[in-house]
Amino acid sequence: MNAVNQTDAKRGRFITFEGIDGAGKSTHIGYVTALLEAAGKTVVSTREPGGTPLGEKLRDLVLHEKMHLETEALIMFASRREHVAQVVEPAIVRGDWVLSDRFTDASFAYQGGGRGLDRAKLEALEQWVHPHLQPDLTLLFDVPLDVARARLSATRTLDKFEMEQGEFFARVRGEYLRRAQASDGRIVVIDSTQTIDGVRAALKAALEAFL
Ligand SMILES: Nc1ncnc2c1ncn2[C@@H]1O[C@H](COP(=O)(O)OP(=O)(O)O)[C@@H](O)[C@H]1O
Ligand SMILES: Cc1cn([C@H]2C[C@H](O)[C@@H](COP(=O)(O)OP(=O)(O)O)O2)c(=O)[nH]c1=O
Repeated sequence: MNAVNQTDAKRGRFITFEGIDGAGKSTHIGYVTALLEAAGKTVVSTREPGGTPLGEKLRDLVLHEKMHLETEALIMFASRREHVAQVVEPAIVRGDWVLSDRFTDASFAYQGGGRGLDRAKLEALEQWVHPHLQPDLTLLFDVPLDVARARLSATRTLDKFEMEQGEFFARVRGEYLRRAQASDGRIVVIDSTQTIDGVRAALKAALEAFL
């Protein structure tokens, strides 16, 4: 059972994209949206942190201001609370398919793996903010750090996270992969070192198995 405890086939689905900065997530949002629409789904494309007017204000703060790592985690979940209440759950109830560029796996990967915040605290926030909602499918775009770094072109002004050093992203990537291993198939690892067409073929296969 998910989110809104609907069992009928009309319930929408919740799909999330994850991966370290520069993995190639944003590049494929449009492609996956088109695949889902071709399959007759109404897609709500969104992102975290953000996804609501308040969430976008919190996004600007948390991506650019220095702060205590617990403050950072709390702001991510505050933005998420608004996002789940205003966007994600209403869409699923309507029967729409939500495609979110990041969700709670990113909190475990970045605040937990990257910053070292106690996993139990993140689990407590997860249970408080969305006890009955988990993505139905998470597509984890996986690349080695040097590939991601090379892709974060100079033209893109780096945010607070993107300015972190390699060790940080090694921990973030490691936590993503650990969660994928433990996810019982909910998190599907996509080798994003392939060409864009190669990644699209992998995405199509993952979605066809899911649809
Ligand atoms: N498979 C790929 N091969 C080569 N370049 C890629 C690939 N996927 C994405 N890119 C490029 O890498 C950069 C970062 O991609 P982006 O989708 O913004 O990453 P993310 O959203 O994961 O941070 C972009 O310039 C994009 O064009
Ligand atoms: C959702 C979420 C994101 N983040 C981080 C990951 C990213 O570095 C950043 C969001 O930026 P990102 O998703 O990469 O957007 P853009 O493609 O515009 O850079 O926030 C967390 O640390 N914790 C979270 O819970």
